[in-house]
Amino acid sequence: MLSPANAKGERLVSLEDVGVLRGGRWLVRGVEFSVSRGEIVTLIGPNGSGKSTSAKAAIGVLKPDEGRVERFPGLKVGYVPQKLSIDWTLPLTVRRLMTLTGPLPERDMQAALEAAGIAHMIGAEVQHLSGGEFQRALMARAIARKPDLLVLDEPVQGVDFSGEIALYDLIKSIRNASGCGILLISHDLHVVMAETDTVICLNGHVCCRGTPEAVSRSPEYVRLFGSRAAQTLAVYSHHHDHTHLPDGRVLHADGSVTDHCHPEDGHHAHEHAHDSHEHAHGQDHGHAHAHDDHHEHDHAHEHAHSRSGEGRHA
Ligand SMILES: Nc1ncnc2c1ncn2[C@@H]1O[C@H](COP(=O)(O)OP(=O)(O)OP(=O)(O)O)[C@@H](O)[C@H]1O
Repeated sequence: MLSPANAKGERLVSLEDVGVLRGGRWLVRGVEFSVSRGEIVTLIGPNGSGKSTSAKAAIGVLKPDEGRVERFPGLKVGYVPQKLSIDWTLPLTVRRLMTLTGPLPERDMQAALEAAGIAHMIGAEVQHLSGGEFQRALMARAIARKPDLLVLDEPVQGVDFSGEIALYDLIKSIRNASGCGILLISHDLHVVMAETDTVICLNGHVCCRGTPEAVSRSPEYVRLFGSRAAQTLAVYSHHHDHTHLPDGRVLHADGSVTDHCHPEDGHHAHEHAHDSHEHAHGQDHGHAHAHDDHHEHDHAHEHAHSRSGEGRHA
């Protein structure tokens, strides 16, 4: 058992060799990571790679079929799921959204909405909120009960580029103000929140892990993205020497095919970019970024993602 404590750096949750089996299939296997107080851990990986499954195992929503999950006793978790089952045909105000899962003192509700920057929207209909405002409302709901660990499953979905930066700023200020640990799930394989302490790349198992590049040090990056973005986003560049085939098997660089791979198999070549700005501005592999619709930032984004062909996830 992890011991309770309030000190920064105390382990809040840790996963050891965790596997989740459903319908005869391992959704994830060999997952290992931990989140400590004050730490930001970002899970990345392609669709279906087991990010949500791993996060759910971490907070106890899902019971692992192998391995161990330890949470410190009495751990309070604030969870923003990827999808919410809300009946959108019924009117729902932000105030009501905040108390859907239980009562909340008015003062705590106000404080959470203020921290999330949407105190003025307390009476607004949730259906009418913009993507960014909706994510803020969900975040306010999650922080209102003062969690030790905040789990955010794709918090920037449906949010434009500047909204994404603003949300990451908010996440950073929540962490700084409360000292909670944050487990972030990102749909983006190559750009993560700069404050991230550890990036875990999943593809049914932990493919690789590392710290994001400190892009804020790069003057060119600052010029392209603007200083605010450069303080907020970081490029995580990496490549794997194996490809996951559609049937779940793994094709290795030497042409051999195995049923699965684990970090200890030694099939992984890792390259974490701490070294160079060149990773962000190298050859263009023609990667189309998820934010294609953000015209004013197209150039900057494509530029920053130019090495994305490296991450050979199947
Ligand atoms: N209860 C379940 N039973 C069977 N399969 C499941 C179950 N839950 C998830 N899966 C499958 O497990 C795999 C991992 O799902 P998960 O939601 O963890 O992935 P993800 O990395 O979060 O994906 P995305 O980026 O698309 O949200 C997927 O192939 C999914 O279809």
